[in-house]
Amino acid sequence: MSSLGESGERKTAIGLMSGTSMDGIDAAYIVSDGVSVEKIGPSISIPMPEALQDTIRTVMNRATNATSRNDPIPDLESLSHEITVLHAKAVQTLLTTYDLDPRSIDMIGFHGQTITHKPEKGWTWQIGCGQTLANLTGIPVINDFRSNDMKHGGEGAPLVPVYHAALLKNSKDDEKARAILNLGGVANVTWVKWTGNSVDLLAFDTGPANALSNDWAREHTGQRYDKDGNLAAQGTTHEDVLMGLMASPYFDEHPPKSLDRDDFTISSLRGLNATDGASTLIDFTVEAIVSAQSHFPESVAAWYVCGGGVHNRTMMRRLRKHIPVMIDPVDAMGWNSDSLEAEAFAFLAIRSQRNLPLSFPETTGTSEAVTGGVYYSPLT
Ligand SMILES: Nc1ncnc2c1ncn2[C@@H]1O[C@H](COP(=O)(O)OP(=O)(O)OP(=O)(O)O)[C@@H](O)[C@H]1O
Ligand SMILES: CC(=O)N[C@H]1[C@@H]2OC[C@@H](O2)[C@@H](O)[C@@H]1O[C@H](C)C(=O)O
Repeated sequence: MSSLGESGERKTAIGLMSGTSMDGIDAAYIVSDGVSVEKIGPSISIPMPEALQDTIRTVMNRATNATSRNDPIPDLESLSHEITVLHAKAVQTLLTTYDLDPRSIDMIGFHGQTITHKPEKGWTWQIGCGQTLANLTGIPVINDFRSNDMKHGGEGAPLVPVYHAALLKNSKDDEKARAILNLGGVANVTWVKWTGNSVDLLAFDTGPANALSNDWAREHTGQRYDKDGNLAAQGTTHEDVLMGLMASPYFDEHPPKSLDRDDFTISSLRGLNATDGASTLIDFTVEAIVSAQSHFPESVAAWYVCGGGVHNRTMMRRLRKHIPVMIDPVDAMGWNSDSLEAEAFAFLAIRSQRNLPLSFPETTGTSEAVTGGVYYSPLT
C-alpha cells in the first residue's frame, strides 16, 4: 500500500462499537476527512444489560452452529432490534452529555454486534439495523463494514488498521516501524511503518485477549472479568496446558488471518483451580502476542496498546516482561485506549462516504484495496 488517500472535506462522525466482550457500547466523536484525524473525542460508554448479554450469547451459539445465513435463528430479529435501540441510546447519551447538536453530526459509523465470524466460509455476521438507527437518531448511518471485504476475498477483519495508520502519521518516531495492539475480547495487531507519505501495513488477529479470561472468571468467581488481573496474579501457569493451547496451527499461519470469539475455549483448562486457570489464560494471550512478532516484516520500535486489556495489570506486566521494547497504552500518545475502536468506525464511515478503501491485501487479504459500508438516510 502507499498512501491513505488525498485530503478532502472534513466531516464530523460518531462511531459505535459493541465488541466481542459484550460488556457495553462505546460511542466516540471525531472530526476527520478520512485521511487524517483532526479531533478525537469526546466519547462515552454505556453498559450492556446482563440479560441482553445472555441473549447475545444464546444467539451467538445458534448462529455459530447455523449452516447458512438463511437458517432461521430464534430471537435474532428481536435481539437485533434491542441492540439497535441501545445504540441509539448511546448516541443520545454522547450528544446530551457533551451538549452536541445532532444536526452538526454528518454520519454515524455503526459496527453492530458480531454474532458469528467464519472467514473460511466467507461469512461474517454483525446484527443491528442501519435504517432503524438512522430513523431513531435522525442522522445518516453507515454499517455493514465487513461484507464487501469478504466479497473481495478478505477475512472481513481486522478493519481498524487504516485508522491506526492515520493516527501514527505525524506522531513522534514517525519513520520507525510500530505496532498497535488491541486487547478486546479477541486481540488484533497492526504493524505500521511510514516512509514519507507512504505507509506499509500488516494486520491480523493474534489470538484471544480477554474473552477466555472473562469466561473463566464468570465460571469460577461469578464476576464479569478478572479485575486488574488480580486472580491471575495469584496463580501459577500450567506450562503443559499453555503449550497445548499454543499448539494450534493458527499461530504459524501467515497473515492475513482473523478469529471468531469462540475459536478458542476454556475447555482444556478444566480441572485447574481458579487462580492457576486465570494465570494460564493470561499467559496464553501474552504468548500468542509474542509469537505474532514472527510475522512482522521487521521488528518494531514500540507497541501502543488499546482496548480493555490495558486495565489488566497482570496482562500488561507479563507483556512487558516478554517483549523487550517499549509497551505503552495508546493514551501515552494522547489517544484514548477505551474509545479507539469506536473512533475507528467513525473514521471508516467517513472513508466509506468518500469511497476510499477500508480493506487492503495486507490487512484483511482482499484481492485489492476496497471500500465498504452501506449507507442509510433517515426516513422520518
Ligand atoms: N480493570 C480491568 N481489569 C481487567 N480487565 C479489564 C478491566 N477493564 C476492562 N477489562 C477487560 O476488558 C474487556 C473489555 O474490553 P473492550 O471493551 O476493549 O472489548 P471489546 O471492544 O468488546 O472487544 P473486541 O475488541 O474484541 O471487539 C472486559 O471484558 C474485561 O475483560
Ligand atoms: C468479526 C469481528 O467482529 N472481529 C473483531 C473482533 O474483535 C477484535 C478482533 O476480533 C478484530 O478482528 C475485530 O474487530 C476490530 C474492531 C476490527 O475489525 O478491526
